[in-house]
Amino acid sequence: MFDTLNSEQRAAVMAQLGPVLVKAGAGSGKTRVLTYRIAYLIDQGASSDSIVSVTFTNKAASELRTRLRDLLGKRSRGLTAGTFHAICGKLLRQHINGRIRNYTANFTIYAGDEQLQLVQQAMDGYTGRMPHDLEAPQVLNLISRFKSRMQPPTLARQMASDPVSQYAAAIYRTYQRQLERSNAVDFDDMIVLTYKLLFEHHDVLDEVQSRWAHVLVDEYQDTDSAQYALLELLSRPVAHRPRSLFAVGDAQQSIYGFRNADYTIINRFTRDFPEAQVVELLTNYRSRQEILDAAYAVMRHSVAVPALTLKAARRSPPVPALVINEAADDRAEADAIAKSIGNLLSTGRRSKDIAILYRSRHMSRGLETALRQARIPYSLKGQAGFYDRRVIRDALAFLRIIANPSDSLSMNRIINVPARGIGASTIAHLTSKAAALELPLGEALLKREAWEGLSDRASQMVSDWARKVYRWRKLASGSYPPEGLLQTVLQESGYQAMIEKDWNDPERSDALAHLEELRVAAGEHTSLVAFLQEIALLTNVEDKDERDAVQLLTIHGAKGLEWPIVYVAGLEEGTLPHERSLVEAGGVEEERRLCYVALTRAGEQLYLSHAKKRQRNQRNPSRFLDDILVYGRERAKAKAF
Ligand SMILES: Nc1ncnc2c1ncn2[C@@H]1O[C@H](COP(=O)(O)OP(=O)(O)OP(=O)(O)O)[C@@H](O)[C@H]1O
Ligand SMILES: [Mg+2]
Repeated sequence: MFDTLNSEQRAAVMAQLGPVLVKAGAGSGKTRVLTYRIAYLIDQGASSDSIVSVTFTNKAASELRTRLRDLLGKRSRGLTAGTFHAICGKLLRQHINGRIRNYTANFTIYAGDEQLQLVQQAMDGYTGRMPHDLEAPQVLNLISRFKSRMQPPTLARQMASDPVSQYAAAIYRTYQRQLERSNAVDFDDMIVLTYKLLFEHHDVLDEVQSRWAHVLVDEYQDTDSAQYALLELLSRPVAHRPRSLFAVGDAQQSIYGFRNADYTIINRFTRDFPEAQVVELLTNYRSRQEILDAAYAVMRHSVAVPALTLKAARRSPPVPALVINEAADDRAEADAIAKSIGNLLSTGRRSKDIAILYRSRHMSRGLETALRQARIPYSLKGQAGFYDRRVIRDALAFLRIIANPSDSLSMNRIINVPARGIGASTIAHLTSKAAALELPLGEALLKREAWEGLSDRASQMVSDWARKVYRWRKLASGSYPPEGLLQTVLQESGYQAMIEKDWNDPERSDALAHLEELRVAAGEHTSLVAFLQEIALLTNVEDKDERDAVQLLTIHGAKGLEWPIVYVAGLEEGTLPHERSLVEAGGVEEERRLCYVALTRAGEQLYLSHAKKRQRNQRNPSRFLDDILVYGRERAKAKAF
């Protein structure tokens, strides 16, 4: 079984028990080495339930489980392979009862909005002086940073030296107390509390350590301090057994700095475990040389992380490795990509061998439309399609109640979004009145009879809302274009303002980009009904078969995966590198590594595309594209000499 490994890979797989670090560039077989290491341990007599392997994304975890099943068949039963959060969640539910404060096994996990609400409450209740201009999402980021460094509120408070950190530490204390009262944890807590559980309860630690004799971690470069502490604890030597920790990673692919991961963690491994065996892999089995050269061309300008050179093991097939395309705008780009994929499919390529990668999630919209028009099956795995996202569904609900007054579901969805004082009891009242009048909610609420029996305040709120809806419907019945209507509705409903308020949170600023993208889509239609109809068709793609479909993913989601043919869309300044990164310390460096990740997903062919206009903004080609072109010319010249 181990004959298919090269000598460095074999050295890593068969290394003596102890800490082992494999550091190597993309496609050099790190994940493969990790799976073979597991097979080797089992071969040497380890039982499968003594092995735990950790990855970062759900997708990577399921990929790892598949590889293990392929390699080991039945013997893979009993192995634990999952994300940090999945593994910690399981441990906590088993052991938290009565051990950590008042937590019980049925604790809830708070994420996103729920966290923001708690932070906001804590901020509202704060009586001291508050630093200027700080909003809940920023404060939450600071809290998350404390947690990723394993600082409890008291320590965070002691270490805080400036007013902002002092304030954040105070909010952190209240936020944490509120979580505990609600028997709830956030994602950071899952790691921190698991650590605490094991560190403070030796019975649990003993049990877990005696079960999991071997700990393996993939994508090690994206580990944060808390996760590292947990790995260190889990893998501690027991009795006569040395520390069995096996880590594989590539500093060039560290792309979770924004979540407090720190690639220097790779150096910490050999510092903390001086007895560690370190293996480097130099051969790449995924990509042909031209693709590796392009990836190197981008990484050689990296300041923080030195570029590694890799040699391709595979020979280049007689098709061009790199195709670069310039499109007039994002729509033309999507059409060009769909057309190019259509050509590939007509020559017999399978659609599952093709992936399209992009920097930001909203960019899938244009691509989805173009693929659908070209009748190319596609799938957005692990990610809701553009039209399934919450902001988009909200925005569409506004349009639907205008186009179709009978659409009660849509009316219910946004009647109180953003909050406009039409609460649940008012809605119940209106609904029963509507039933009595034999009218749909969206029509009944325009009638005075429906307001009878409401408090003055409530009927005021309803009449304000009804007046708006009426006005919008009037606009729509004229020849007002869908795009203008969308704009008006988002403004007048207060929805745009609600989203803008939170612009500095990365998730929320995604929401703004989504709304902008929806406006672009609306601009492609002259009638509201036609626009809504097209979307309905798009969201009802019967072809949900993922086995043979072009894969659409963000670059973050593509880490660790590979396809023979990869399209990277939007290689533009402001797109990749993302405009946010241009003003952040180390921002562009992280984008560079992200670009490296994108390029190294491809085996045979890489299509790089940029548009001169995106969401109606002028865009210049990405500096990374320049890096590739310049390096290509240098090499060509060198050859000519
Ligand atoms: N010795 C080998 N012989 C043949 N194929 C190999 C060998 N080693 C790795 N491969 C193949 O090369 C490809 C890349 O391997 P793998 O995904 O393990 O690399 P990786 O270092 O984990 O990449 P990434 O950094 O992108 O996560 C896979 O298709 C794998 O099966
Ligand atoms: Mg890998």
